[in-house]
Amino acid sequence: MSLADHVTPHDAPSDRDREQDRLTLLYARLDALRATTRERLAEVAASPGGSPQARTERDTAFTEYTARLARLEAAENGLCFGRLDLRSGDRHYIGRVGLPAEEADADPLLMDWRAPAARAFYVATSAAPEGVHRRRHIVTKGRRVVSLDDEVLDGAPDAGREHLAGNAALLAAVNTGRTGRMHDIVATLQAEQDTIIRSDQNGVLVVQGGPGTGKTAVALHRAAYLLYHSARIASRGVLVVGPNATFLRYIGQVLPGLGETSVLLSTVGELFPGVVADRSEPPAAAALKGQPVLADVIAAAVRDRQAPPGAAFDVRIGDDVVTLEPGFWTAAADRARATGRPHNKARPIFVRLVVDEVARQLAAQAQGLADRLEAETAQLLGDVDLDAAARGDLARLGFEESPESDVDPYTETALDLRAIAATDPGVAAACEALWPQLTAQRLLAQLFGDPARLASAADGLLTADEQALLCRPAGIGAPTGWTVADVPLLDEAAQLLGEDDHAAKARAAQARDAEIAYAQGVLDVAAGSRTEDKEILTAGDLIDARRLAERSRVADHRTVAERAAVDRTWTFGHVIVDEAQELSPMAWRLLMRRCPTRSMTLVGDVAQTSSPGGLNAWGEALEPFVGDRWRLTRLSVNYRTPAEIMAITGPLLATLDADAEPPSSVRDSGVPPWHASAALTDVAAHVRAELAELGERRLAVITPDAVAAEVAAALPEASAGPDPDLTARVVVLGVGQAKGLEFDVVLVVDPAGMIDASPRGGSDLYVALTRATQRLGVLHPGPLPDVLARGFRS
Ligand SMILES: Nc1ncnc2c1ncn2[C@@H]1O[C@H](COP(=O)(O)OP(=O)(O)OP(=O)(O)O)[C@@H](O)[C@H]1O
Repeated sequence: MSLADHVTPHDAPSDRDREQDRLTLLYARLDALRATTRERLAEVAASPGGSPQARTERDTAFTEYTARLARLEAAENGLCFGRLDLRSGDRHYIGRVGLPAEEADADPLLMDWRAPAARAFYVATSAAPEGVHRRRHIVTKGRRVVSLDDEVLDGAPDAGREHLAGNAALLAAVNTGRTGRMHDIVATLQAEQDTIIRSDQNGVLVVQGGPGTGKTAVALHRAAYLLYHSARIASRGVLVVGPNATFLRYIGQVLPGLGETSVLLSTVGELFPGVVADRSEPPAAAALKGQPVLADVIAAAVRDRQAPPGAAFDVRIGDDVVTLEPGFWTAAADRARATGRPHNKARPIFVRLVVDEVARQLAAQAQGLADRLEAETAQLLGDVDLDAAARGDLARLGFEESPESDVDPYTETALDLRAIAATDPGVAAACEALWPQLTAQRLLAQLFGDPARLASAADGLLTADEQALLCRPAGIGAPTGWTVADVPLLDEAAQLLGEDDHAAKARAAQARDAEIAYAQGVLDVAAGSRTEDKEILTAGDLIDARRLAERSRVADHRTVAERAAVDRTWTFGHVIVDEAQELSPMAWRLLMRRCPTRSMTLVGDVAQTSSPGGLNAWGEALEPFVGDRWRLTRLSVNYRTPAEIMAITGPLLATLDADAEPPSSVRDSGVPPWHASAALTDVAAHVRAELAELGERRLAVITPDAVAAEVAAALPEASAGPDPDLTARVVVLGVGQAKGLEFDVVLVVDPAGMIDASPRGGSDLYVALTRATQRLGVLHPGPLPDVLARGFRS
């Protein structure tokens, strides 16, 4: 179906001409606003800033103008896509951004799709017209109007489809050939989707929906909506978590296309800055690492590093040895832990207690020595009064007796001894051995690399077999690096360890002092060049060194997303999780830490769960964090998969979730799915036959993960591998990579192999079968699995 098919009788040339005039006006206004914003941005960038307050204002203005310009630039394609004629006689044009009129008190020329008054464009129906007389979809190409599609809502409802807004525009959108990149759907959002997008930002909102119901699209539009409406969310940014890097690339242009830059797209594996989780591991190990008991194991592992009971330790200071008994270490560790601080931040308390104790023992040793010497001397000299003798000697030499010192020699000695102990390498080594400064990486590497440490931390928590799954003994040839399932564990550890930022703060203060000293040097040079003419002012007359240093400091113009990406402790204004059913309990713990306000949108489909640690029910994941305080919404219409394809998945879906309601497809394609018996070596021939019929459309071959490379090897024209180019005409994917993606034509290879490959193999097959927007073929080396054979017969 081409766009021309949607020109309705209302699309008379004169009507279109009028809309073209309006569109030309809107683009002129857009160009003018862009020019003004660019000028303002240049002015702000060039302004010196001055006082700290002026500098903050300059940085805020810079961020503001940059964001505004991004929005205006992004609005180029599809600037205006709709018009609402209200029964009141008012008329609104709806578009990707709001465009104010030139006159301050005039109505806006274009209303942002997120504005409250634009809502009727998406939700008004004949049954509930919301004051709308006519809804017009304006289809454009570049800056040209291509066609108009009108619905008159106070007429008779269109039987059966009255709930779908802008039928023709919607069908044109869902039938369009796919490009390998997801596009926004602002022009054709449907009422059930719009309601979710606009729903309250507070609390956890779960969006459950079958394949192709627009969960991803809705989640991304909700991010854009919340950023538009909430300054709090805009200032902290939105985190969007997706299942893999291929998927993130697929959705990557939707939010920039909507003009939003305060969004960080990430997989869970990328959420620990500095760690690249590129190691693979057996599914059983990954599943175990996802279990909440690992949080207890890690907590025990941290505690094991805090002066383990029974430790007696000799601290060597120069020639002296101080023995610290087990009781002391236990008491010191208890006192440090009682502060409630994380390990590295409690460490200074522990160290201070050790230093005090060492100094006390040294003082006691010195005192003991002095007492012993005095006693021995007294024994040698009998009753001689040494003090009186000394006073007599001094008087004979002509010295006056000195007054009594008011310094307590004992305290002075103790302070000296403290200083000695605090800087002594032996004391430092003892503290490092019994309460080491730890990074998350070091803690976990030592835990998993040492069976004895693991056995101690996992005592009573994990079986010996489970411990063996986690163990990765160190040594030559041993695996190094981190897996995706390690990342939530690293985060858990980092949380318990904390970061002792004393050193970093001291370095920052030093750097600040150095900047001020440098600025003072600059001012001194300026003062040195002062002429005899006292009327001529130099820099030093106008500004002091501190202000000059502050002025010279380079402004941080990174976006919220850029700052959040490198900061593990960043907390986001809102978190969106796509394919949320895949996350393990440990991954949920990590995400909850990133969002203490619990303003979250979780979208997914429990029937599509394929990860071994993934979800069976939403409550299971959320209960530990929010109890039953979460809202569930559902999406019910499948915009991707034609009815003919969904029909064959019915029996399979029933085996995955007996209660699942299959989503109803928004359209038929007229092409029934087919299946053929074919060895892996025959796949290439089938692909070429399909390509001959395809025209410009895109095809994906989806296989069990284990055979993707073999199938790809026979198709040199296909893009494949860990990082496939989704815009290529043919792509070969293992089923694990196909989650969330879609293609015009899909060939599913070896469905029985997919089912058998993992305990969640049925879900994997369901994902593979529901990726096509037009045509589906199934190639099976052996017999067709019964659950699919029944689907084809239905
Ligand atoms: N209102 C709409 N107008 C036009 N296209 C739509 C609309 N809603 C969804 N779509 C399209 O339907 C397709 C499926 O959407 P999306 O990928 O968001 O679904 P999903 O529920 O996340 O699917 P899955 O769970 O199978 O990955 C996309 O191409 C999307 O653009």
